[in-house]
Order: sequence, then structure tokens, then C-alpha cells
Amino acid sequence: MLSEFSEIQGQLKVLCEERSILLDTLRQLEAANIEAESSGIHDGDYQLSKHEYSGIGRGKYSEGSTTESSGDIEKQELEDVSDEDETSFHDTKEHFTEPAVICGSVRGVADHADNQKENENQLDDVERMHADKEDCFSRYAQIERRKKLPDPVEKEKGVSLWSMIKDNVGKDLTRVCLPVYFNEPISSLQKCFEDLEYSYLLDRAYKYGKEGNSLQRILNVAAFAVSGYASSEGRHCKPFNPLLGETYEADFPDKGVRFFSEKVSHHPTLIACHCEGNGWKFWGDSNLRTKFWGRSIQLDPVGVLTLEFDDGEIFQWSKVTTTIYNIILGKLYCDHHGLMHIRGNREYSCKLKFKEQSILDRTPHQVHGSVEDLSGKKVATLTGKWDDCMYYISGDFSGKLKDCNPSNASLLWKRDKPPPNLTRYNLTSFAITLNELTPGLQEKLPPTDSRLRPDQRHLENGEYDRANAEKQRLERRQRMSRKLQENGWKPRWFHQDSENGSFRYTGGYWEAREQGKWDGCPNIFGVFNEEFVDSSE
Ligand SMILES: CC(C)CCC[C@@H](C)[C@H]1CC[C@H]2[C@@H]3CC=C4C[C@@H](O)CC[C@]4(C)[C@H]3CC[C@]12C
Repeated sequence: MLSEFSEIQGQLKVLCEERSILLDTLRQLEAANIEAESSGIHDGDYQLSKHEYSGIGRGKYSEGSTTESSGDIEKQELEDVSDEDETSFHDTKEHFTEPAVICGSVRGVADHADNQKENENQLDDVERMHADKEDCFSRYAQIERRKKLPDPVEKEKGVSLWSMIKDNVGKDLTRVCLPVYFNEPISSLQKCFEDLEYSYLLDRAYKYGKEGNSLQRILNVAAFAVSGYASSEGRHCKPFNPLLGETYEADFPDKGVRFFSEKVSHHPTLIACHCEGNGWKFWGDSNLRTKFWGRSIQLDPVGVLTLEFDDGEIFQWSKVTTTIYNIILGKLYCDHHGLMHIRGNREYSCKLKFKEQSILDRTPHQVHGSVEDLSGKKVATLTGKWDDCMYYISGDFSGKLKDCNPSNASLLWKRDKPPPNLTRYNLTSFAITLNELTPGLQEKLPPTDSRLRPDQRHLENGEYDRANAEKQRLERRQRMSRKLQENGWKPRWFHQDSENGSFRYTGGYWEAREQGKWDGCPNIFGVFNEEFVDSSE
């Protein structure tokens, strides 16, 4: 009896050890994967062997360790774990050439922020704003875009990350690939464009500024800066990490914008973007610094976003911190928190605080802030939620935010309703259109466009096995990227400023597209010489 007991005890011990090894592996995989994907988003093999891996003495990944390791060190270590690497995310920057139709009358939507008397009723505001939006849209070309993703060819599989790792126990853990099932059918190049969903706010800001209402201009810019976060609510899958040199174009005359992005570096992962609208240009590039906290992962975007109006007014800001919670157990969700300072080169600047969600918080996702003039005087107060709407009220209400409620404030932005029949990706109606090959588009695209990436296309079609096979093939290719870069590879459409290191669009993409001249755009998704990959590793 006793010996039986001690035998069971022994078995239990072994099981416990095995469990902790598994948990550890899981964490490393997740951290490396997030790191890899979030900015540029990669997927890849995780070379656990490189990172010393043993059940005992798991160091920084041990459960409950909340000591923050320095971002850089952490990143370095994560880089070692995964061959694929880093995380950088978007920035957006671009130009447009012909100023097109300018959105029509703004019909005094809360036109006089400076006019304290104006206490517009919320409903009125929404109606007016919608009329205003409609007005903008009717002046832009109407384009038929899809309303839903294709129906999946194969049945969805209930793969859990845990079962994936469990199945790999005893096998060579040095080369475990996360299946495509954890991805959403969007690349991070496309995800950058999601920030432009509410670009009509910039059209409106341009118009107000032109009419001499600079306060309304900055209020709409602030609403725009917040609106980019709305689509992240309920999204639990990782975007595809583009291959080095992968590009994405979005010609949306129906929104009056033209957007372009390119993955400009693989080590570290960097994406540069450039967008042109009517009367404005928006660009940026950024990298994500990742900190792993055990149960959560913190992403700190590095880099500056720039918005330039054709009349010379410029605004610059950086994105706030994003934390992804419950990466191991529980329901995964993300929160955005920190201070966003929108600096203008003229009269006004704006400070927005994204409040960190706390367990007891009954109203999460809050954003509050104020617009200041050159003397530092607060001239308007902003309040709202990043996943819902933003309001403003003239004057300084920052101390008494309760008075700044929707009944006496004016609406600046309201999020669009989610599409019917949500899939497990929870894409917004806008995101659903981003990977679509509209009729006639394929012939015009360069061979580097994200829409042509086979694994992403297969995932979108719900062909999971084919998607996985292609993903593994492209990941092998991705492994030569470091070598390529060391050998002097340069981005095709952006150049790096030697002073501040930021990437600016060099121009010429749309012109090349016009002529169908894609010289110097390699077939990055095609067949490649595997021998080269192996020798370059
Ligand atoms: C498999 C599981 C563990 C991973 C799920 C990860 C999802 C939730 C992560 C992966 C990459 C992340 C994105 C990476 C970069 C940015 C840019 C930042 O300025 C806003 C948040 C945003 C848009 C993140 C939102 C959350 C995100 C989509």
C-alpha cells in the first residue's frame, strides 16, 4: 500500500514537472509569437533550444513573476527564442496627389466649440453628423465591396494552443510552428489601414481649419486618433506578419483616400505607411516594444504618426500602450492605456488620457482629455470611450468630468455598428473589405501585395490545411530575411531618414501601378531556392 502510494506520488511529481515545462513552453511560444506578430507579425518556428529550456529554473518566465524586464533585454531574449522575431507595428504615412472632391458642407456640426452657449442635444448631433457623413460619401465614388468573408470550405477546428503544445510533447520541441488557426486573415500591413476607417474625421478637420475654426479641427483630429482603436475590441487573433518587402495598397475612392504600406525591416520588424486624403496626408512607421508579464503582454508602440494638412498645419502623436490580458487562461482581451499628446504646430495641442481598466471598473475603455491653447489654457474638454464614441464640451471641465456627459456635450465620433453574422475573427465591416480582390484588381497589383499571400488567402477561404502548409513554406523563406537585410536589402517605396531614422514614402507607387511596371518587385510569395535558406541560417 505504502509503496503504491509513493509510486503514485512519484508519478504525480513527474506529471507536475511535465505540466510546468509545458506551461513554460507555452509562454515562450506565445510571447515570441506575439512579439513576432504584433507589429509586423510574423509567424514562425520557435527555436526553443536556443533559449535554454528546462523544467527547473525557468527564470523570467516562471509563474507569477511580475518583475518587469527591460524592454530591450526582453526583446532581445524573445528574439533569441524565435527565429522570426520582432514586433513592429504600423505607422502610417503617405501622400496622395490629386486633391479630389472635398466633402461638402459640414453644416455646423457643433461648429462653435468656443461658443459656450451651444448645448446641443445628443440626438441632434448624431443625426447631423450622420447627414454630414452621408454627404461626404455621396460625393465620393460608390464602390461595391463585400459585406462578409467567404464561407469556410472546411469546418472550423477547435484547436487550442494548449492541445497544440501538448501534442508536441516528446517530439523535437525546437521547431514547433503555431498553426495558422491563431491568425486572422489580415496582414499587419492591412491592419495599419484599419486606423483610417474613420478618415471622414480628417476630411471634416480639414474643412473646419480652412474655414478658420482651428478648435474644431483639433477636436476632430483627436477623435480620429482615438477612433483607430475601436476595431481592436473583440479581436483575438494575430494578424499575419508580412514578409520582408511585402506591400499593401488600398485605393478607396469611395472614402476619398489612397493608402500604401510596406514592410521595411524584418530585424527589427518595421512597417511604414503613407495615406493621402482630400486636403491631408498621414504617415508614420513604428515598432512595438514588447514586455512579457506572465499572464499578459504589454506592447509599447515606438514611433510618431504625422498628419499634415495642405494648408501647412501639422499634428503629431504617438500611440498609447496596449496590454493583452489572459494569454494563458481565461478570456483574452486587450486594453489601451496611457497618455496621448497630440502636438500641433499652430494654436492648439491636445492631451488625451486612456484610462487603464481596473477590475472594479464598470465603465472600461474611457478616454478623457482637453485641448490647450498656446498659453496652456484649457479651451475644450473631451470625453468618451475608445470602443464607442467621443464627445467634447467647450471650456475646461477636466476637473468635473461628470458635467461633461453626453447630455451637455457634443458628439464628435461614433463607432459604426458591427456587421451581422460575426465570425470568430470579429472583423469590422471595413476590415472585411481589406483583403478583397475586387474585379479587375488582381491584374493591377504588384506581386508583393498582401492580397496575393497564399496562406492568408487559404485561411480566409477556410482551407486550414492548405493555409498551414503554405504558411510553413513562407516561414522558411522568411528566415532568409535577416541575411537579406545584412546584405544590403533596401525597401522599395520608402527611405529611411538618416537623422531621425523614420521612414518616408519616396513616391512612385501609384505611377508604377498606372503603367503596370513592377520592376524590382520580386515574387516574394513564389517558389524559392530552399538550399539558399538553409545555408543562410
Ligand atoms: C494567440 C493569442 C495569444 C494572440 C492574440 C493577439 C492579438 C489580440 C494581438 C496580436 C497583435 C496585436 C496588435 C498589435 C499592434 C497593435 C498596434 C497598437 O497601437 C494598437 C493595438 C494593436 C492593434 C494590437 C491589438 C492586439 C493584437 C491584435
